[in-house]
Amino acid sequence: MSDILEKIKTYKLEEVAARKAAVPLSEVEARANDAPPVRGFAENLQRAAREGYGLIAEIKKASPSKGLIRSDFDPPALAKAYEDGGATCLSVLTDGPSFQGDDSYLTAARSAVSLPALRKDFMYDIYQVAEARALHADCILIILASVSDAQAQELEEAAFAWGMDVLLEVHNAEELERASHLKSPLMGINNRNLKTFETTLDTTRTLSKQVPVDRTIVCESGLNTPEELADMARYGARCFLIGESLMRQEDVAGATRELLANPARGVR
Ligand SMILES: O=C(O)c1ccccc1NCC(=O)[C@H](O)[C@H](O)COP(=O)(O)O
Repeated sequence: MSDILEKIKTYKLEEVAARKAAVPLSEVEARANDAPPVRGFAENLQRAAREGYGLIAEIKKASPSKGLIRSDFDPPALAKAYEDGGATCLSVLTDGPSFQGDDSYLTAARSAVSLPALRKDFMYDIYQVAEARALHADCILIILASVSDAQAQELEEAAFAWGMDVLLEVHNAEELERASHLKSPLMGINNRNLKTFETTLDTTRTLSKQVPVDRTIVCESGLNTPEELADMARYGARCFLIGESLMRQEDVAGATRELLANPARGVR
């Protein structure tokens, strides 16, 4: 596991233990049962990718690699801008220490739009999965680099039991092989090397060839231009998770619209 994932895992397990002590699982489950119905995250992405591109647009204030990305940070307004620009789904960082995220950003952003939303956080415990639904999430992230196979299966089953979708995230061939034993159709290939923080689209170029044909590739991180999206489409990726390059725009809706304007034809 990379240093950053080790560091995040250490504080996240402490955070989860503190949350469990403060709010019992039964109470989180009661809140999750009262949450509005799930919006189909995977279904929306797959539909959008048939016509053009599926875009998971990320609400991301800061990151370990870049520090503060956007100071003028209003999650509901950003969610609306993404929706106006044609995004398919939202991703909202809820991790505080590394991303300056907050649970409330997820609920507020999702309630401002009709898009499904991913709780973007580092998941280790089914308590966090119930929490995600209680915060109105429609999808959770499982990072194969930071969990065992048994943990990944447990988290995936818990998400499905709540009616949520799961975005599996891999960085290399070994993680991709492990992820292909799970059930989720959404296979995220993260272009960011978590040891160096460098991004290279070569990661998607290489790993896309090994993704089973019944899975939907989601190309994640380091994407900036329509040309890059068209390049990735040639490798079978028609769904994208994009944060920083859109968060740095003054006109977020316009930039999102421009990125999605002329989708290339794909190979899958
Ligand atoms: O963004 C980081 O610096 C980072 C560092 C350590 C772990 C995860 C990290 N990012 C999470 C993500 O997956 C990205 O936020 C997401 O793919 C969007 O990437 P980008 O478009 O490059 O902001």
